[in-house]
Amino acid sequence: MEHKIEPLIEADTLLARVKELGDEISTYYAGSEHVILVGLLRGSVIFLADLARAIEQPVTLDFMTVSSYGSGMSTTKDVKVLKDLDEDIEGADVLLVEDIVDSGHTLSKVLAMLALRNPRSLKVCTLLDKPSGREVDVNIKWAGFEVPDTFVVGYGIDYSQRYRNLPYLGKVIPL
Ligand SMILES: O=P(O)(O)OC[C@H]1O[C@H](OP(=O)(O)OP(=O)(O)O)[C@H](O)[C@@H]1O
Ligand code: HPA
Repeated sequence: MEHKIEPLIEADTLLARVKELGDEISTYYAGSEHVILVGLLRGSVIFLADLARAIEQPVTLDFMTVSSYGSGMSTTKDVKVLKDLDEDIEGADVLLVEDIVDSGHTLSKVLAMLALRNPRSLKVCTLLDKPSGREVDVNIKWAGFEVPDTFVVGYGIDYSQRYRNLPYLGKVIPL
């Protein structure tokens, strides 16, 4: 599809908000023995890399690959696990780090799956929340920004695997 990208959130604004989230998360988990940041590949990688460095206490990192969007702009609702976590999360404080919560299908499936493994706690931090897209309810503890009903890209987030390395957040405008 022919399209162009228009800026939505500047790089500096993203980084300042990530720093704030890091401070809040550090306070919340003060005293925890084991915090695991679980990133959903591939979209969360850039956000997680910045967020992890904004958190004060030691954390471990683990990753999972699930996919629902294929190469298009609409969810299939069929969330497949393509790569599971490497570590056992039993007894740990798990923070699931997402780039965007749109329909909520990805997150709700992943949360249900991880809850069965008996973590001590299981919370969600997403950079972006798109409430207009929501089809299933999900409990989000920290959200960086609310975004409007538009397809967004950049800072890890793709359209057909493109634009992940934009340092800012943009929106896809069909031409
Ligand atoms: O709330 P939802 O409607 O389920 O959408 C959110 C999910 O969609 C995207 O993943 P995608 O399947 O495109 O994989 P990616 O992380 O590799 O970009 C995004 O990274 C979220 O994980
Ligand atoms: O707005 C979006 N952009 C990119 N990927 C997505 N996955 C769900 N919503 C989006």
